[in-house]
Amino acid sequence: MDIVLASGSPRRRELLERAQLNFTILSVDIDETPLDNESPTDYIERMVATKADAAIQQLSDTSQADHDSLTSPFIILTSDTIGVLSDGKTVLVKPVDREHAYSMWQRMSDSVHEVWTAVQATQVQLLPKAERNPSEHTQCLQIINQQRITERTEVTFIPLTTQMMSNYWDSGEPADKAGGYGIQGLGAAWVSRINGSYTNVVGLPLAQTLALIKEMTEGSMDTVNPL
Ligand SMILES: Cc1cn([C@H]2C[C@H](O)[C@@H](COP(=O)(O)OP(=O)(O)OP(=O)(O)O)O2)c(=O)[nH]c1=O
Repeated sequence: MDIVLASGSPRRRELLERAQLNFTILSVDIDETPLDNESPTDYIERMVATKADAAIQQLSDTSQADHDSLTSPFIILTSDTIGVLSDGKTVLVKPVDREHAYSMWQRMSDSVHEVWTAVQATQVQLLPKAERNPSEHTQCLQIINQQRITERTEVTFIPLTTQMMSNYWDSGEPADKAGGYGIQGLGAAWVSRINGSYTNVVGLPLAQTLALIKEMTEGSMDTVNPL
């Protein structure tokens, strides 16, 4: 079954490539600003659902030829990664600037936070051409199944100094990452231990995502995890 990874994250693409899956990429751009007092669960579930809706809208708006390049039904994968402080309420997203990064890192220093990644698989099918209403773009695609998982990993940071924070921000690595760090990059130096999935921290819990796809495709993905 065809898979569309609706994500602009190079990490997610690289992780899915490791599973030797064939998939296409679709970049979706949504407003990821948390709502006032929005819980981590509500935020992350809203993000993956909104990204899926945006992907369906984009696929519906494209030309007929784009539809024909995908075999119906197909799966749209969306994902979102956040940090959550030990209060269980504070959501850590991508830093808007240096000061925002510092404010997150000061609360993550010498303590444990969690990284949550939600993955939503939305199975859609193309409506028969006779039933499509081009003016109602979302009616080109019909959702036939939707499943979501949220994986959590505990991450322990070492004590951070202002100099460490300044050097890390200047590296440029923090800017596009939840919590302002990349465990797969320079940020690894700040992590003393993790408890849970490593790929989940990077941005896609790979084993769990492959199991989700396999469950949705009813075993037709027997080779999905060749290892
Ligand atoms: C904690 C952590 C996050 N990240 C990244 C994964 C995600 O790409 C990013 C969190 O932002 P997201 O909004 O989840 O993802 P994105 O904006 O990069 O891509 P898209 O919304 O199009 O799917 O942080 C790392 O690369 N390493 C890490 O250690």
